[in-house]
Amino acid sequence: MKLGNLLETLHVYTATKSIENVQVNGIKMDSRAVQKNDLFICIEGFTVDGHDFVAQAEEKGASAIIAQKPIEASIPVILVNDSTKALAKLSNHFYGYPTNHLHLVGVTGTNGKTTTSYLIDSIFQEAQQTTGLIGTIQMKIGENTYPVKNTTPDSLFLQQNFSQMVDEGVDTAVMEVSSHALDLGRVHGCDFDIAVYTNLSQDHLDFHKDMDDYLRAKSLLFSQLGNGYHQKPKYAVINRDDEHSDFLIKSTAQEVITYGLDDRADIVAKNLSLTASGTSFTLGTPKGDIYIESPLVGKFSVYNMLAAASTAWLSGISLETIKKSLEHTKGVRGRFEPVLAGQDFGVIVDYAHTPDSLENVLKTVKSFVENRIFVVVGCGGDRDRTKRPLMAQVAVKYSDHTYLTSDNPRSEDPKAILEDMEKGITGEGYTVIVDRREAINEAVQHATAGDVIVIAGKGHETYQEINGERTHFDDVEVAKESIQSRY
Ligand SMILES: CC(=O)N[C@H]1[C@@H](OP(=O)(O)OP(=O)(O)OC[C@H]2O[C@@H](n3ccc(=O)[nH]c3=O)[C@H](O)[C@@H]2O)O[C@H](CO)[C@@H](O)[C@@H]1O[C@H](C)C(=O)N[C@@H](C)C(=O)N[C@H](CCC(=O)O)C(=O)O
Ligand SMILES: Nc1ncnc2c1ncn2[C@@H]1O[C@H](COP(=O)(O)OP(=O)(O)OP(=O)(O)O)[C@@H](O)[C@H]1O
Ligand SMILES: N[C@H](CCC[C@H](N)C(=O)O)C(=O)O
Ligand SMILES: [Mg+2]
Repeated sequence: MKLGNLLETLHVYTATKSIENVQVNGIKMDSRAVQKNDLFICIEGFTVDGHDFVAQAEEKGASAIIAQKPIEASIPVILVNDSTKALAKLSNHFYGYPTNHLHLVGVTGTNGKTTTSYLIDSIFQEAQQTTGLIGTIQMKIGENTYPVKNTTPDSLFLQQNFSQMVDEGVDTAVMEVSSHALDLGRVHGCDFDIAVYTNLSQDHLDFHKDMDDYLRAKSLLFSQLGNGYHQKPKYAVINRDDEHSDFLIKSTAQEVITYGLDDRADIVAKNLSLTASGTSFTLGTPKGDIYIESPLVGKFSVYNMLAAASTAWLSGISLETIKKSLEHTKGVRGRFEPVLAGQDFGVIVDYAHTPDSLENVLKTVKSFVENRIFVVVGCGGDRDRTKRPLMAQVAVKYSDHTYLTSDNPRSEDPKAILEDMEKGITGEGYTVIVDRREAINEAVQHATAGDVIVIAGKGHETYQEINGERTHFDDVEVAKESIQSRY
């Protein structure tokens, strides 16, 4: 593509040199990845400033640079007001506006995004569609999976991969939309057809100023939905039982469909029954009801199923197909995942890493446990410090014994994180064991018939990051080894 054609999508810019006949073979935001005739876009990051890598981009053969402040270069430099916005616009234009050709579903909220996205993906697959998915665990395009660095990657990655999805015949793409992504413009230009809200509770207060700022970031998915009116309808799917639902309903110009546990909502779960082996309820919609028996455990899972069912229903998928998918789901890796190694007590690995998710999971276990509850939990380093005492408090409140241990301490001192956690606890009922393997082992050695051990915080993760270094660590694997050492 010619640079001149690509720049048609921007209205305000100045070029330091003639751009006539400048060729753009690709777009890069990382100088290390630049190849001949790529356009390099300088982004001011949290760690370094992309404007400092122009020389490397040039050396590697970039044909032009997009910058938001003056820089020296022998190739054309296009000065824009905001290079992050330019990245989103140019990527979209370069890849031919791929989300216009996909049925795109975005899921936001503090907890339940990954689970809900997987449920949505499964229902669309059950409806014989080819699907794409982008989220915390991985990216999927049809049958293939790819690793991702962020829950919601940057706009260049997104547009490039949406384009790949279009090429591979994907009908529906579902993605998690984090508050970071909304705040940092990673989803600018994504033409969502359905925006889903799960819930809001404390997390990420290292990044967002306060809870109001966090809610404002989440609301961007709804205020940006549609960006005007389209022939094809756009919908916001909102949890009616969440205290912020009114705010989010008012944030969008599009039609809102609510879900919840009572008649205030449009899509409801009636006659709910929760057991240790699953849930059953009647899914009520404005166009009829259907009875569902799912292996997913806990009231929070019903909310995730309602969000997924509402999305599918709005997309024209039959209630029978929705039922079939929800009844056959295997659940999601690291979300309330049972560890089965022949033991006579329960072990559950779960990704709860916020006070609210931990409370939901522990309340659920408490409702069916026959004997005691043990919790193994830690908190991540370089992340919201204020959630540490709250998570410890929740763990001790719902358990018979808590093992406070390390999650991913990252650059922080593991002991200092545990001290922060301990500040939330008055009294006893817990032990501090810095080494996660030892903590899991301790819990396993103490468990007897009918007990349940909840190993929280790391879910699907297959690494532990200590002192900035990642080593292999998998809670399920470690728990199995501990159990096997007992028998
Ligand atoms: C705080 C934050 O969001 N950081 C994101 C940000 O990194 P950064 O600002 O540090 O980037 P940087 O290293 O300063 O680089 C700036 C620019 O210089 C470029 N560069 C850099 C080095 C070089 O040699 N040459 C070069 O050109 C980089 O490619 C980049 O364009 O931009 C990167 C590229 O898009 C992201 O991968 C990175 O996410 C990091 C890994 C991260 O941990 N983010 C977390 C906080 C996050 O975003 N989490 C949310 C949700 C979590 C949840 O829901 O619970 C998520 O969506 O993942
Ligand atoms: N609807 C829900 N409400 C509250 N807690 C939930 C809900 N769904 C799942 N959880 C809990 O939150 C944990 C994380 O779930 P999930 O990975 O689906 O959320 P997420 O929003 O994608 O999280 P992240 O922001 O880390 O990507 C689960 O392991 C479970 O403990
Ligand atoms: N997406 C979340 C995941 C936290 C998972 C937990 N294991 C941790 O490392 O803190 C975050 O980056 O804050
Ligand atoms: Mg997630």
